Amino acid sequence: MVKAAVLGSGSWGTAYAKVLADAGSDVTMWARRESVAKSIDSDHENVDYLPGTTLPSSVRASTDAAEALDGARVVVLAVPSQALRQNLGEWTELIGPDATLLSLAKGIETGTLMRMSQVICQVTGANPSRVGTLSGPNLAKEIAAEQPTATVIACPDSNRAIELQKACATSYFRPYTNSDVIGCEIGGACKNVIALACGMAAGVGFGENSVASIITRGLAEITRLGVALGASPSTLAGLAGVGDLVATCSSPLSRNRSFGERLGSGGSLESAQEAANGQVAEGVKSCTSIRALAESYDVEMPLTDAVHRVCHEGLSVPDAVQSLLGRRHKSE
Ligand SMILES: NC(=O)c1ccc[n+]([C@@H]2O[C@H](COP(=O)([O-])OP(=O)(O)OC[C@H]3O[C@@H](n4cnc5c(N)ncnc54)[C@H](O)[C@@H]3O)[C@@H](O)[C@H]2O)c1
Ligand SMILES: O=P(O)(O)OC[C@H](O)CO
Repeated sequence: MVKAAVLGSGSWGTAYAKVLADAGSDVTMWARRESVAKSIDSDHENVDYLPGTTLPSSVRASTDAAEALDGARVVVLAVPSQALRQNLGEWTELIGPDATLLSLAKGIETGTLMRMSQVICQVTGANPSRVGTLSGPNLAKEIAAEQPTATVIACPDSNRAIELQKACATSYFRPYTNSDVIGCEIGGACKNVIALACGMAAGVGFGENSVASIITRGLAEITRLGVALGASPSTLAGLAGVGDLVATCSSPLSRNRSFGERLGSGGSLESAQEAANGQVAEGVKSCTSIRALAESYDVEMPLTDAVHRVCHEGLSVPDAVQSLLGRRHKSE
């Protein structure tokens, strides 16, 4: 039985802790707030982030990271991207020297423009072979309801990838291994921005043609960036690319798509943030870092640029649409 620590008790950390426990792993979660840890530990439910899901009684929780990390062979990092560096600084000393670190976050750090695995290696000093990422069409609520899905676990060390795969494989959750960490991380971070764009289109009142066009052209720009950074195009054509992009861009459960929809229907950034109710829509910050990353590699990402300008430069959604459609005509 693998001993796992899940650091972060939001909706995905909680749903993934259930998956690990259902797969037979021994799981302790870390929560920032006492009330959340208590609700998981005593009532087997995360009332704040995943209400209505009964967690296996084997899932324990604490606000003490040392308790969660004690003896953990697998350390799952489930806090939002922009909070990872600061938290990791506090956890590094408590992480076992040979533990495998698995990132669940889908974002690019602002300022440094680093992917999460790079942040993890830099802060903890871990060799990249110990660091993996999990990404795919994985809406937490559907997984908590045990609806079947697949995912990708990417790690440069294939033995560790297989260990991580075994630790979370259940009758409803099917993990595939991969060695392309860059592709999985770029797919996961960038699709949130494209989901914001799809939400904006839906919020304005556009239908499926518009959304399908954004998904498809979104995939083209994600693939351009991924390949420039060294990713394999086949990763972006797989679960961590197309799979996640389609799920996130199409589902009303996606916080990014919903956020975009609020902006598209005329809401302000502040009102959309308020409606998100403390839940993270990673694309809102990552659109800026992804845009800067793309610029530094001379990669064109017009949709990402438009989302950044709507979110952070006051461009209206109708004006963003006009500027996208007014671009020079070219071949596909
Ligand atoms: N929810 C999903 O369906 C889903 C699926 C796949 C991946 N993800 C990714 O997983 C990551 C976590 O998302 P989530 O859905 O669990 O988020 P969430 O908004 O549901 O919860 C965020 C959690 O992080 C904690 N948190 C927020 N700021 C923090 C800080 N500064 N320090 C420590 N903890 C902090 C919150 O208290 C909460 O426990 C994100 O990168 C997201 O993109 C989410
Ligand atoms: O709710 P979102 O928009 O953060 O998306 C959730 C997951 O990343 C889907 O795989």
